[in-house]
Formats: sequence, C-alpha cells, structure tokens
Amino acid sequence: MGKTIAEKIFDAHLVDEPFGDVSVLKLDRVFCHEITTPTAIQDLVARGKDRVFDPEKIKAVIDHVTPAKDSKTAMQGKILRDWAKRHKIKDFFDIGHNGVCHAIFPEKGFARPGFTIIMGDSHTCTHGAFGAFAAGVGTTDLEVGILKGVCTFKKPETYKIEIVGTLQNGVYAKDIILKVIQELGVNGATNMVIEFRGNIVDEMNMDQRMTLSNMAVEAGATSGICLPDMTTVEYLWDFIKDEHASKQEALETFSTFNSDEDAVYANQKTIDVSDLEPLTTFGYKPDNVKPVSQMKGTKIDQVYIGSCTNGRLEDLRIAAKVLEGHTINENVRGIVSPATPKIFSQALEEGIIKIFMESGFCVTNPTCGACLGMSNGVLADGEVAAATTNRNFNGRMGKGGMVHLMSPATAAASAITGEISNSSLFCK
Ligand SMILES: CC(C)[C@H](C(=O)O)[C@@H](O)C(=O)O
Ligand code: SF4
Repeated sequence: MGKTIAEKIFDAHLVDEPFGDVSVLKLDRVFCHEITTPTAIQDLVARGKDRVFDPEKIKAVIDHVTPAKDSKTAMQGKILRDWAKRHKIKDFFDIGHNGVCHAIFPEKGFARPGFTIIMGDSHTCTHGAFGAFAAGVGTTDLEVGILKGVCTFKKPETYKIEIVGTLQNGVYAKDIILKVIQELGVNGATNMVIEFRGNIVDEMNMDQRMTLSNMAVEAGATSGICLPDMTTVEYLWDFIKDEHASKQEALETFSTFNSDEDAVYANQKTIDVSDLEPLTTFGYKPDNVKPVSQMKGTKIDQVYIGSCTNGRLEDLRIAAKVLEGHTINENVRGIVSPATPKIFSQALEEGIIKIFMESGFCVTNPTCGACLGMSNGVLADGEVAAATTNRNFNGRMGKGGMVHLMSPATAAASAITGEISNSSLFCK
C-alpha cells in the first residue's frame, strides 16, 4: 500500500509508537516567537530544566509586537532575547533584523522538504509549502520540543485537494484558499493534513504556495503540504547547494518523500478554479466567503496589507500595481507591513514603497502588528477593515471591529474606492 508525503515524513522521524495511532517524532526545527515561547521558557526554568536540545535547530524571532508597545510586551521580548543569548541560539532575530515568523524563517532557508517543524503558533502550517510536516503546538509540546527535540502527534490522515483549471486575471492564491475553506468549512479538515495538488499548485511560486498552506489551519488542518518540486529546489538552492551535487540530485532526494500514486487518502476533492472570481469574507468565520462582486458597496475604514498570509514581495508588487497613479479614499487609513526586512528593502529598490506612500499608505516596520489587533492599527468599535490576513474572528483586529479577508489586489482596489471593490476596476 502506498504512502502519503505526511506518512513518509512520519516514518522517517519515528522515535516511538507508545500506543494506538500515536507517534513520537524527532524534530528538525523548533521555531519560537515572543508571545508563546516565554511561557514555555519560564516553566522550564521553574522546573530546573533550562536547557535546549540543539541550539542550531531552534530559531527564534520577536515579531508579534515589535518594537514593544508596553511593559508586558517588552518583558516578553526580553525573556526570549535573554534565553536565546543564554543558549547560544544564533538564529535569533530582533529589531532591525526581525520579521513575521512564517515569512522570515522560510526566507532564511530554515524550512526544507521532509522536515518536521513545530512552533507555538497556529500558522506554522505555512512551512508545509516546502514539503515539510509543520504544525502549531501548545505550550507543553513546545517545552518538550525545546528540551528533547521530539513531539507527539496522532498519525496523519490526509485530505487531498486538487486545484485544477486556468486562473482568470485578478484571481490569486488567496482567492483559491478562501474557496477551499468555503468548500471544506472551518472544521472540514480537523485533525487532518491537507495535501495541495493539481496543475494550479504545480504552477505556483513559493510565495503563492505559502499563502495556500498558511490558511490550511482555517479549515481545521494540522498542516497543509505542497509536494516539493523544482520550484522548491530553486527557492532553497543557495541554502542547500553544499549538500547536493546538483539541483536535479536535490530534486531526486526530496522527491523520495512525495506521495505514492496508490497512497490512501481519508478524503479528497477536486476544485476547478477556472471560473473563480475574487473572493472575500463577510462574517466572523473564515468559511463565510462570498464573491467580491456580492460585497460591492461595503464601506471600509482601514485597509491592511501584510501578515504571514500576504505580506511577501509578490503581494506588495501586486498591490502596488493596482495603487500606482491613485490616491486612497479620504475615509480610509491604509497600512502596509512588509513581512521581513529583506522584503522591505527589495520593495524599496523596486519603487513599491514609494507607490504605497504616494497613494497615502502608512508603511510600518516588518511585524504582525495590526493582524492580531495588538498594535500598529487596532480598529475602534464598529470599524471595518479590508485585510490580507487570515482571520476574521470577532474583534480580531480590535474589539467591536469587523475584518474582511481578501487578496492584496482586492485590498488595494478597496483602499482606492473606500468600499470592497474588484481590482479589475484598476487594471492597466
Ligand atoms: C500569538 C499566537 C499564539 C497566535 C497564533 O497562534 O496564531 C497568532 O499568531 C495569531 O495569528 O493569532
Ligand atoms: S501575521 Fe498574523 S496570523 Fe501570522 S503569525 Fe503574525 S499574528 Fe499570527
């Protein structure tokens, strides 16, 4: 019987099968940020176990609220910073070098095909775009991961989603993942791994695959995996060239993890996206999805372009293309947060930052910031945001605020008109 990529990664990392369908896996990476890791650190210290399994395999960043906004967030940063120093974790990213975890870690080549990755963050599934099994975990699992380099998981069942067809202009990876979540529902893939397949995924670059994998958790999935291919190898080449004789050889090595033809799936679905229109959310759940055309006229107070879903260079390029030559609506506050310093400086070089600024956007440093309503653009009660983020939960960007999720193109068009709008209005 054939195996899925997730099953093969589990087999390759298996340390123990204590009972039933439970597997203890060896970890290749433990990623950390300043919101969840300090709790784990403080508990380890209190238990006299202030150790790390391997400082090379642990990567840490201060990203959610940076620069710190108050004494509490300053202390969270300090606990992580002091711990990283104490344990000689050299891949630690602080002010001036920091960016959103799920953007900066892939950019540094830390996510690789066949890897097992955990982090105390629900969007850790993003790294599945590289053909890794990457999952968000709670504090206890994070502590064990930091201390022993292992994590316990239920054996993975896989939901295969084939995305096929030809995309219309103005429709992006974000629209596709919103469509997937609409079809599956917020619990449709609970306790499962989503395997993204089909010609549309094959044709996507890594930025687009990360947008897809990022929101797998919004359909309940533990991880969202794309199979590694030459696009993956090309993206990682600078980081892996010493370990592989050629790109072809790297591809062959990575392909050993690819799902077999006769792999067994718990569920599968084919979605033809040829007729897909740009989509947006309308309620407080990510599966409350409608075509942008049906939401026309919905007034907005703030537009946010950024986050681990859509704060990458390609996202900024697409939004800037829509914004170029326009100023945003006088009733709209536009905020853009490039997801990493590298993305920021490339966007500067390409003139993208200038376009944002000339159109009336405020450009912030790389941070999660407004995405989770902790800083840099919290909504007032009753306000409405158009955002390229991944969660529209009640009050997500500020108590009493409403968030509509959408692609960077739709967000940029909406900033210009002041209401949810299709970017085809501004196609040049
Ligand atoms: C702060 C962190 C625990 C949280 C998460 O896990 O998702 C955050 O990143 C979010 O998006 O709400
Ligand atoms: S950008 Fe938003 S969703 Fe992503 S890790 Fe930060 S807070 Fe969470």
